[in-house]
Amino acid sequence: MKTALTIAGSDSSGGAGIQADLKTFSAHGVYGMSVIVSITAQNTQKVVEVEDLSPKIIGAQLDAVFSDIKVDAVKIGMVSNPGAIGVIAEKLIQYKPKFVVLDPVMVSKSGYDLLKPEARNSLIEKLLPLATVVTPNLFEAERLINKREITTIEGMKEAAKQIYALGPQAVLIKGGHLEGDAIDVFYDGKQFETFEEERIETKNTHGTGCTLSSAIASHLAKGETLQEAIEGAKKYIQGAIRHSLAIGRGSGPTNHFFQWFEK
Ligand SMILES: Nc1ncnc2c1ncn2[C@@H]1O[C@H](COP(=O)(O)OP(=O)(O)OP(=O)(O)O)[C@@H](O)[C@H]1O
Ligand SMILES: Cc1ncc(CO)c(N)n1
Repeated sequence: MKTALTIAGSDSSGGAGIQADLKTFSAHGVYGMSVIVSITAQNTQKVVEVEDLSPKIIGAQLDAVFSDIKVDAVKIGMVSNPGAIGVIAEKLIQYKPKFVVLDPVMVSKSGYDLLKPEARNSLIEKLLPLATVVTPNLFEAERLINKREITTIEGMKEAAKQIYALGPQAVLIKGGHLEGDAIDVFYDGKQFETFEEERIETKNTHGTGCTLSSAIASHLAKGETLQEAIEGAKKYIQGAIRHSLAIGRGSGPTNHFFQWFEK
């Protein structure tokens, strides 16, 4: 069985973060593992509190996994602070996993800062160059390159080029927050590609970004090319949103196991 490791934050409500990642790996038939960076007390309405784990225990989790198990792909989500980012970068340089999908999580849908503002530069300097692909949403793309208001596909393409120049092997800017269809723009230094699905009208989109990036990691773990992996992941998130769950009073989670209910 292929394996994937998520390095991210825990979401107590189960729809985003580590929990979404492990569900996504399982839904793809990939064996999931987790390194917890931070614990959030969170539900579908808000993030109540966040407690970061120490760089020491983050490093120890990474050593425990990599010293024993072959990791076919890594997904990075909420990394929270410069100390955490430092040890994650150091261990990835040491263990050299083949694929690293970096979701540069910054702010929750409910508006809470999941990446401390002072950690933005560490993320750019230390993690972006290690990424096989980085998957910012529009807001995160703007923050990575200090650009204001990306509102068009052309704007997304320009931003993808600028983010590519920061060192990742490829960039996928997610257009989930634009009007109209859900169009994501890919750039790998050679060519642009767009991945498009029809927009689904629902408020239940908690954890869509986490789910997409761990689906990409799952497909990469199984040996697909990056473009194939993104295509497969985009179809998966579409299904998971189409069957999303009205759980909780706020923005409910996607349905990671929608394929079980589709027949
Ligand atoms: N209503 C929707 N209908 C269809 N696809 C959507 C919808 N909303 C988002 N998507 C798709 O879901 C994926 C995640 O995009 P989104 O922009 O929501 O990520 P995000 O903001 O990082 O999510 P998160 O809240 O988890 O951080 C993208 O492929 C996007 O195009
Ligand atoms: C722990 C965690 N990671 C990522 C997200 C994405 O917004 C979230 N809400 N919570």
